[in-house]
Amino acid sequence: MNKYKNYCKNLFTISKKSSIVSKVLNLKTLYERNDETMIKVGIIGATGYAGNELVRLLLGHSEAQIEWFGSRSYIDQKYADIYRNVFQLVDAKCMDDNMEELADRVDVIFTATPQGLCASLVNDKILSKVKIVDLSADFRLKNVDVYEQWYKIEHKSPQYIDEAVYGLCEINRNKITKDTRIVANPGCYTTCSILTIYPLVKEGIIDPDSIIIDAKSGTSGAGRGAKVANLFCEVNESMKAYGVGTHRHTPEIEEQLGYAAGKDIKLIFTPHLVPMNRGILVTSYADLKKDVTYEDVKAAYDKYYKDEYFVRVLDKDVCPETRWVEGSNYVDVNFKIEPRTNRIIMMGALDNLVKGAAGQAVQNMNLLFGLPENTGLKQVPMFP
Ligand SMILES: NC(=O)C1=CN([C@@H]2O[C@H](COP(=O)(O)OP(=O)(O)OC[C@H]3O[C@@H](n4cnc5c(N)ncnc54)[C@H](OP(=O)(O)O)[C@@H]3O)[C@@H](O)[C@H]2O)C=CC1
Ligand SMILES: CC(=O)N[C@@H](CCC(=O)OP(=O)(O)O)C(=O)O
Repeated sequence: MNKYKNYCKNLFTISKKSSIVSKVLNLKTLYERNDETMIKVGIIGATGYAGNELVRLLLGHSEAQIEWFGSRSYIDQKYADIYRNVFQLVDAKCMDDNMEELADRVDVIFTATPQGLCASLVNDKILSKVKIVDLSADFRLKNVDVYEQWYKIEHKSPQYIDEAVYGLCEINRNKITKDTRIVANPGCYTTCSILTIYPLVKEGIIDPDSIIIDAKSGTSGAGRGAKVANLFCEVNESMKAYGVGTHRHTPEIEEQLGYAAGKDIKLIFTPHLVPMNRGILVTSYADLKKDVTYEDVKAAYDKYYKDEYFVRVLDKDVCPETRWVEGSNYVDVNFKIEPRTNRIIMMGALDNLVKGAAGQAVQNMNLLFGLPENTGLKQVPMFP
């Protein structure tokens, strides 16, 4: 971490010349902090896309330092040789994904690994020492049968499902406390879909059983692992639906919107792969249950999101676009009433690797450790 500290020190020197930079990055605090007071972080799966995004965000976090860059395939290789975006910022080598050893060395473990891995590693001893923020789906669904049916794998730790908190901070923040041991970080499509639709279900404005979600994702959503379907020529200049009628995010969205509706619901969710690196765009449709005006619906969104730092309800008739949230933890949402069909169109956009994965995971870590929720997450979206 010495290079990282030098990096911070250099940034601090630069920042003295600019009070604005200093204020935004809070570098003075960063430089002066004693290591013992920092949150020590381990990342299992640091070499994946979500893992690398965690590294990027945590390097700019004033209260956390990464102790463990976990990997399966790159053990003993320098992390910065794999991801050169952190060249000269990270000196560390990748380490074996050993959760038992890691639990003795850190305060929080992020598991940015394939479905099933976190559930296969976690145990009572580990949970007595460390908090887990799992970016996979292992602890998102409360019914283990539903998990096994949609994921087609056996759940190895069903005993922890009940206590895991679904970490959609804007809705569940009161449940994410210093006593929480496992946070199930929501998925990218699900975060965008739920936040886009939630206020209108909660307020009884739409019929929740009529919801149809049409979602698009950039290819980083599929991870870094080599797959023919994700090769440049397979993805570029083309778009396709996939997982039609069978996508594993369907029950996750149904469960969470079902809590908002106060009953079980069924909906249609169709994801699409589009030729861009990052971004989720959700366009969803539902039947209106009552006569509403623009102002009524806007008031419903404002009721839930007016004070939310990361949810931006756009101005009338402005449609969310992935480019305006890229690299940030923001979710942009908006809606349009369609009086001819008595339906409403609800739209949302986020960056799948930030609010859809690593950013939300850091937001959850902030809540677990009693920090302001936006600590380390104030990045302005980048454009172009
Ligand atoms: N990509 C995205 O937009 C989002 C991803 N997620 C979730 O985050 C998790 C990671 O996704 P993503 O980063 O895209 O995936 P990647 O395929 O890019 O990365 C997977 C990571 O897991 C490690 N890994 C794979 N298999 C094993 C294993 N058997 N044991 C230990 N480590 C293993 C890999 O290590 P190595 O490379 O060293 O082999 C790699 O670091 C998934 O659960 C995904 O569903 C959630 C929201 C959005
Ligand atoms: C484009 C693409 O393949 N996206 C992935 C979803 C992203 C992801 O990793 O899933 P979670 O958000 O549940 O963790 C998929 O469809 O399975």
